[in-house]
Order: sequence, then structure tokens, then C-alpha cells
Amino acid sequence: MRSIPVLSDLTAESLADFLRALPGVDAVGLEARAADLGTRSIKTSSKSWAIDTIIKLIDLTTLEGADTPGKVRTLVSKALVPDARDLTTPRVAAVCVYGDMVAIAVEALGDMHGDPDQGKVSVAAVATAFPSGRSSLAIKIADTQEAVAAGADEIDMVIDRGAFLAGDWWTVFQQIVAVKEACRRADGTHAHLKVILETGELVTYDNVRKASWLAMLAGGDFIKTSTGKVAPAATLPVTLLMLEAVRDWYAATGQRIGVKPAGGIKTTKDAIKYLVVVAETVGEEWLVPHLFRFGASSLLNDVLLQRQKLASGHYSSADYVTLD
Ligand SMILES: O=C[C@H](O)COP(=O)(O)O
Repeated sequence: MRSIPVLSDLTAESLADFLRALPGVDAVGLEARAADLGTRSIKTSSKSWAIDTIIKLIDLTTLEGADTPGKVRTLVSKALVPDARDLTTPRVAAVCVYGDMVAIAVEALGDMHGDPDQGKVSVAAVATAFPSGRSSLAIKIADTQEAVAAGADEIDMVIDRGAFLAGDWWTVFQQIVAVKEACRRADGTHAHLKVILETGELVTYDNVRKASWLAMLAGGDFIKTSTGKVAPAATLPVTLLMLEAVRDWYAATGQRIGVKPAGGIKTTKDAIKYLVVVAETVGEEWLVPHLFRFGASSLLNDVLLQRQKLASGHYSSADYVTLD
């Protein structure tokens, strides 16, 4: 890996040179590595640890046009107390909502609003004309600033896939830089920026690798696979590829970037595969809320069923957890 260019030194040309020089992805090798890691089993004694780790890493998500304040308050209740019959169940990392629902989520969290590494629950807001990303930069910046002003701790922005696929990497880069700046608060701190690549629209693994590096070069704190609105959403090979980019970035810069697979992860079994891929690629130290998240709307329900089964030896009745 060549040395990493400094953000302020980058130009359209040097960015393009850097991205073009990234090695091509061996698709067969990548998929074989992901398949191999995905079939590894974990010890029964590790299952309880895995289940609680998954819960602590979930961004519990509702991103529907029909979201109401009541639905967001219910989501927050579930984030805080995932299982009212077992108060040893950990909290999720964050709730993830549209920007206009941030204030509702913040209010509902009250004193428990805060850093998931401290056992509290953050508020993540999707922004920048989610999910399409089709609006002017001014609108994207305003969208971000409004969510941050309302109390969002994290901004999940979408990249401009149209610009990316047209080869206009510089526009994508500049937009991420501008949105990162819009994440800044008056006190100098900034909301964490997750950059959604929407890998299901990027066509090739080479593009996923380029977009990952582009997002990191532009200052993204996290790289996230998908909006959940486009198929395919998160896959194991794509997540592995993004983790490898993060690993190489860390080796070159000493800076740890987070990864968030999102969309379509619904079962504990699948989530455990992701834990194995993380542990084997970047190490278990990445399995903390500020470095890894699952973006998921229904995964928590399955994880709670598995947790109850592990504790009691049998499944609880089907209506034990909420299914929406
Ligand atoms: O970012 C999270 C996704 O929108 C959730 O997708 P999902 O409903 O398939 O779990």
C-alpha cells in the first residue's frame, strides 16, 4: 500500500490516481474467504457472549414513510429495555431514524441518551436525501445540520452513487467532506459520520473497494454497506471487503474506522457469521459500538428468542417478542 494522501492535499487528479492504483478484487477468492469464515462454528460457551455482543452492536432501525412519533417512542423503549422479562439483557447501541424523528428519540431516551460504550443509547439519523441521495449539496448539508441540531449523535449519509458510477469521484469526495463539516457542533465536537456506500448499486467489488477508500479519505468515521432499501443489501463478501479496507487503512494510518453492514440481517445465525468475519479480519477489538454496528430492524427479535432459549433450554411462545 502506498502512503495515504492527506485530505487537504488531495485534488481530483490525485484522488483518481490513488483510487485507480488500488489492486483489483479477486472476486472468487473474496467469496471463498467469506464462505469459509461463514461456516466456522463457535463454541456453545461462546454463544451467550455472541448473543449479548450482537445486541450491544445493533442500530435498532425504523426508516419508513409511515413512521410516527409513537412508533419511534416504542422503538426507543425497546432499545432501552429489549426484554422486560430479563433485565440482564444489554441495551442496543443506537436507534436509527429519519432526521425529523431525532427530537422525539432524544426526548424519549432522556437521561439514557448518550454513548453506547458507556451503556447508553445513541441516536443515529439518516441524512443527505436518504435513501437516493438525489438532492443538491445545499439540501444535504441542511438535512445534516438539522439532525445534528436536534441532537443526533451519528449521521448516516448516502453517497451520490450516480456521480460515483459516472466516474466523478471528486464530487462524491467533496460531498462527504462537506457533510462531515456539517456534523460539527458549536462546541467543536462532531456527530459521527457513517458513509453509506449502497454497495448493491455499485455493480463491482472493485467499486466497493474504491468507494470504501474514498469514504475513509474524505473523513468518514464509519463505512456502511447499504440503506436497506436496495437489494442486495449487506452481504458477507462485501462486508469482508470493507473490513479489509479498514484493516489496511489502520495499518497505514493507525486510525480505526468503523464498519456497519445494514439491511437484510435478520437472524442470530447470520449475525454470528459477521462477528466471526470481524474477529478474523480486524480482530475482536473491533467488536465494540464505536467500531462495528449491525443496521437492522428485525434482527433484535430473533436474537432475543435465541437468548431466551439459551437461558431456559426452550423457545418461548412466538408472541413473546414483538415482531414488527
Ligand atoms: O440501516 C438499516 C436498514 O435500513 C435496516 O434494514 P432491515 O429492515 O432489512 O433490517
